[in-house]
Amino acid sequence: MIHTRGLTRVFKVKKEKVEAVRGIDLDVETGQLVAFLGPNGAGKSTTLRMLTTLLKPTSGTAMVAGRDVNADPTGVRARIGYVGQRNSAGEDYLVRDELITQGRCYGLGTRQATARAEELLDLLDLRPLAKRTPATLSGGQRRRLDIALGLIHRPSLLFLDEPSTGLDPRSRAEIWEHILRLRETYGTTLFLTTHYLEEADNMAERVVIIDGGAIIADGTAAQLKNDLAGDHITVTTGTEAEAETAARIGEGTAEGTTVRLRVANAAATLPGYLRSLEDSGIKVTSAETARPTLDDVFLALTGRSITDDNIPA
Ligand SMILES: Nc1ncnc2c1ncn2[C@@H]1O[C@H](COP(=O)(O)OP(=O)(O)OP(=O)(O)O)[C@@H](O)[C@H]1O
Repeated sequence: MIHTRGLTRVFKVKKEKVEAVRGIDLDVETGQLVAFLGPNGAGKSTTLRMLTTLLKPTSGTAMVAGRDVNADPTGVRARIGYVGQRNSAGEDYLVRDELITQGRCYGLGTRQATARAEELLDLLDLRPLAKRTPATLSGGQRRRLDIALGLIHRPSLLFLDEPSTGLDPRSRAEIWEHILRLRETYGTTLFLTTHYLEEADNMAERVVIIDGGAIIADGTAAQLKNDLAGDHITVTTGTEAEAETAARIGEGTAEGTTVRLRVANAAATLPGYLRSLEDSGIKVTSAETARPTLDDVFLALTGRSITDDNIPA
């Protein structure tokens, strides 16, 4: 569904070159749900804009929904949907009319556009709002309308740029419910960017991490966490001196009386580690294990937290 080779975009700012995307090779198969993650300025939007034909690549190739973004951008656009960060509905039409009008813009006949609008009103739970104008909708309702608009021409591939950003937790959960329902109903391939690592972790079957314009990790969240981050053990000791010895024994780090270790399997490692500490006369006051997060993956790869310079909480 998406196949890129050496996809590159360089911006010229005055006399300087900004290499926003550096030779990306990416293959996304039909029906996949891919989360595209990276810190601010990593190159997510630039990649998305090239894949959706909004921006020309400097070099490299991209086949999207079976069409070449360079040779046939119109063909790509007819086959994909794009839900950007800004609202795509005007303010004046009623929700149902906006759907029908945009369907007509894609070349659907009135009857087809109306039938499709009715279908999407149900799929995105917009029916109770059909006679309202977009200006009167809440953030979450508006985002649902944007997704419906992105689907009006039955694209087989939908790009979503930060679909849940700026929404309260309940609306975020609702948007995800709809995204998953959409996939179940139509088998749509979904490629989305998000700042919310836990959403990518829980919802996407594949996570692609970009940093400095290059893909640095690609796999299921579980694979990435197992292969790159490992589990954590945190132990608290009675004194700082004990913590330092405990850190040495476990090849971890000590901070005050807290000792942190990174291990492949915390549940299996912890009992033996605690025994070694006891044998060395170290008093442990608490011990806990934790599974890694996608941020731990990013940290392991780059030495930085993905959220260091990111916005939302
Ligand atoms: N039109 C432009 N002119 C010059 N530089 C640009 C332009 N668009 C993007 N860049 C630069 O390219 C790099 C990648 O930007 P991009 O917007 O793709 O990142 P991003 O991962 O989407 O970040 P964010 O999460 O903040 O949206 C950044 O260094 C950015 O400053």
